[in-house]
Amino acid sequence: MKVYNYSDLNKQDIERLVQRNVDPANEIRAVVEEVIANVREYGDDALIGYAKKFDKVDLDKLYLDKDELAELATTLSDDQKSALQTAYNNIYKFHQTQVKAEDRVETMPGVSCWREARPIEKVGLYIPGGSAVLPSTFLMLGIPARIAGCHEIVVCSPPQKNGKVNAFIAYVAGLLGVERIYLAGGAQAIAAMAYGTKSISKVDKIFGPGNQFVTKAKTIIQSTTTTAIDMPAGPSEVLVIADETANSAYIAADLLAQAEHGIDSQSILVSTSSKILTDAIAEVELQLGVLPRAEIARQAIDNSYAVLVNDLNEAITFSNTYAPEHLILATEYWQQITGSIINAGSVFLGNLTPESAGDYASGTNHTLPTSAYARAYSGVSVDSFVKKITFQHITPEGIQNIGPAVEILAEMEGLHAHKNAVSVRLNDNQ
Ligand SMILES: NC(=O)c1ccc[n+]([C@@H]2O[C@H](COP(=O)([O-])OP(=O)(O)OC[C@H]3O[C@@H](n4cnc5c(N)ncnc54)[C@H](O)[C@@H]3O)[C@@H](O)[C@H]2O)c1
Ligand SMILES: N[C@H](CO)Cc1c[nH]c[nH+]1
Ligand SMILES: [Zn+2]
Repeated sequence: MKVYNYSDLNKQDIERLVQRNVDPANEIRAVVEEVIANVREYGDDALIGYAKKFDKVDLDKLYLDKDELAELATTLSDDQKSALQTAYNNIYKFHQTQVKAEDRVETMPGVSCWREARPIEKVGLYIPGGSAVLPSTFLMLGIPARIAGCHEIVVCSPPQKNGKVNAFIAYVAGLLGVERIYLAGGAQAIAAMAYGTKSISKVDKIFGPGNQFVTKAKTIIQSTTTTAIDMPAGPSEVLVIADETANSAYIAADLLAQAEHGIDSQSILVSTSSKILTDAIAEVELQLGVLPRAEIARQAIDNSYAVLVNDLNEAITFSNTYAPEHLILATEYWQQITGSIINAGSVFLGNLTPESAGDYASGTNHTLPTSAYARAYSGVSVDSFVKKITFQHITPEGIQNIGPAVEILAEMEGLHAHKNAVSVRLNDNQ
């Protein structure tokens, strides 16, 4: 892992360091555009072709129904069911708190305004299944969709080698009351949910993380169709801020936890202590030796780096520029710095809060903005699955109060029909 000294870095160096997942020659875009065009033209046939090409599976049918899912789910042990249930309960509990009616406000006597939430009717959930199958992502997307009350939930996940989804995904479908899973992965699944095919309904909004093909497809369909997306949620990232109170073995474990997601994951260490930094890098090498996914993690670690800073303020400044998906504050002094965090998807406080807890079961959502999008986007929540509609009501007293100002404002803009819509009411309600 390469080490930089923050004091030696100029603005351009930092800009270069925080850049990730760029597609300079538009290679990913070219592949994804072709996939999208084929799904638009050939629908289900294209999905079956891509399952063969990318997932190496011959599909005779594009989905698994309720009975097939229930049958697959019978193989789980009691411990596995109980762990999924714990995750379900905690995620549900945390997301349920996000449902709150908003206050009605009387902006002037007789003029009332308020907002009400309505579920997005048709949503599409993408559950990754390439390098690892992620039932936890199904919980993270399905629970807020259910709490919001979305009417139709379309679920796509890449087919596994046996032409099915794995048993854990099937079990989560039962927990969420999802009766069908479409066997489609990658950009083709995103295109199918954005345009619709014979089997798969077009949805209003697509949710879920994925690799660079999935993320690129989401950003393309967002600007070319009427289907919205949650956010660009691509390859996983973690940035660990550590001082002399941190534990180097814990830091290494956290860096590797994200590195094992994929070769394009990033695990960044920013430390005020050169001892902790050196020890943590040595620990990464030790722990890598016993990881089953060591090959993947090794490549991700080689694409990552560490930065030695002078103090925690410099560490936070770098982190805010990087805008990590996950930020771990590996310091006993975390309470002194949380207020300075401006850009991050989700934050893990102190030495005993591993990111894995949030990835699976603390209750917060793990579908989070990557690639610096945490500067502007939030992670998935119940809010992501609703629209907030504004309402206003004006009484006879209210029209007298607000009318004259609106008439003048309409005149200022030269929009006389606007002014008249108020004037006719003022005249009738003197
Ligand atoms: N940001 C988040 O919130 C978050 C959460 C969980 C996972 N993740 C990330 O999700 C990603 C999951 O990636 P994954 O690959 O394991 O699964 P995936 O389901 O995203 O992608 C698998 C699909 O990619 C397509 N594909 C593979 N190679 C291709 C190629 N050469 N050309 C075109 N399409 C191709 C295939 O159709 C395959 O079905 C990881 O990078 C992980 O870090 C992010
Ligand atoms: N770290 C991922 C989000 O970037 C979420 C996840 C799922 N399973 C394990 N981890
Ligand atoms: Zn993870």
